Amino acid sequence: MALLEATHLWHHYSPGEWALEDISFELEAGELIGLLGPSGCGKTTLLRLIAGFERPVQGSISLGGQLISSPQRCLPPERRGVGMVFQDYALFPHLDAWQNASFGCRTAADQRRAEWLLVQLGINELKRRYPHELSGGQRQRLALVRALAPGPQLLLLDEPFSNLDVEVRLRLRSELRQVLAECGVSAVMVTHDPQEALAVCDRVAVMKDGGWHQYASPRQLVAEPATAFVARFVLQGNVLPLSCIQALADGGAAFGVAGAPATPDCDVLLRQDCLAVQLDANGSAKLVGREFLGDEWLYQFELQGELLRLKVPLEQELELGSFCRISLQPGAKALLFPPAVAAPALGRS
Ligand SMILES: Nc1ncnc2c1ncn2[C@@H]1O[C@H](COP(=O)(O)OP(=O)(O)OP(=O)(O)O)[C@@H](O)[C@H]1O
Repeated sequence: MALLEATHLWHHYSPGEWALEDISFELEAGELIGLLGPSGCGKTTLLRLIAGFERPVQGSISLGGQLISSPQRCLPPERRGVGMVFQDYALFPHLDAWQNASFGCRTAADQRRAEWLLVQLGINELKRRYPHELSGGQRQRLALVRALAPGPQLLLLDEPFSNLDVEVRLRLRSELRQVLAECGVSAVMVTHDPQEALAVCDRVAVMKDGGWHQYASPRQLVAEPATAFVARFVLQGNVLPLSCIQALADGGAAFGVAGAPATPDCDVLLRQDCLAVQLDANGSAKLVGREFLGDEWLYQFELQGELLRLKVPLEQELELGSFCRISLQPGAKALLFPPAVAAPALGRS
C-alpha cells in the first residue's frame, strides 16, 4: 500500500480559476518525490493540501491508509504526522537552537532524536545560539532537525535550498537524502530547479498550469519525456517544429523519429548529440547568444525564427552574429510530440 495517495484533487482560491486540476498520484514509503514546475503551476498549493493548510474542492488525500483530506473532512495539520521545512527556515527568533530543535518534541524519544539529529547535521556545538547567530545553511539544518525530531511519517519541503549559495546547497542536498534514509522518512519536495529535482528525487512530478505532465523517475524523464513541455523545461532540450528539422535534414542526413505519428505541425526534440555546427557564410543559422561554461561554449542560434541551444567544444569559438550551417548527424534519433499536447491528467470533470 502506498504511504500517501492523492485521488482526483481539484483546488481553487476563487471559483473558475483552478490552481490544481485533477491531480492523482502515489508516494511509496521511503521515497523522496519532487514537485517541479514553473512559478504559479500549483506546487505550493499541492503541498499545502497535503499539509492540511487548505481543504480540496474535490478529491481526497490518504496518508498511511487514513483519509486526511476531502471536501468533507480535513484533519488539522498538527494531527497528520507531517513535518514541514520552508524556504525561509521559519525558526522562532526568540528561542535558541536547542529550544527550536526540541519545540515539537512530546516524548523523551523525540528529545533523543532531536539530539541525535543535531549531531548528524553537524550543528550540535551551536545549541545555545539564536537563529540570527547562525548562517543560512546552519539555519536550514536546524529547520530540518525541528521538522524531523517529532518523528513524522512524511516531510514536506518547500524550496528548502533556494536561499543558499551553491556550495551549501549541494552539501545540504546530499545530507537531506542521507538523513531521510536514516530516519526512514518519506518526503515531498517542491522545487523549480530541474537539476535539483533530477539529482535528489526518486520520482519527479512535472507540473504546469495546475496539471500533471509526467510523474516518473529522473532516468525515465530524461529517456522518455512525455510532452514537449517536459522536454523543454526539464531537459532544456531543443524542441522545434518538424518543418524546421526537415530543413536541417535536407543537407542529406536521414533522421529517425520515435513517438507520435508525424504530422507537419508536430514538435521534435533533438538531443545535443544529434547536431553539428559549421561556420558557413551561406548558412541559415545565426549565432545570437553565447555563454562561456568553463569547459565548453553554450551557443544560441536563430534558425527560421526558432531558437536552438547547442554546447560545443572550446576550440570552436565563434563570433556573435556569425552565420553557420547546422546539420543533423547521420542516423540522428529524434523524439516527436503531437501538436498542442494535452497533458495526460488534464481535462475538466
Ligand atoms: N492565497 C491565494 N489566493 C489566491 N490565489 C492564490 C493563492 N495562492 C496561490 N494562488 C494562485 O494559485 C496558483 C498556484 O499558486 P502556487 O503558489 O501553488 O504556485 P507555485 O507553483 O508554488 O509557484 P511559485 O513557484 O511561484 O511559488 C497561482 O495562479 C497563484 O496565483
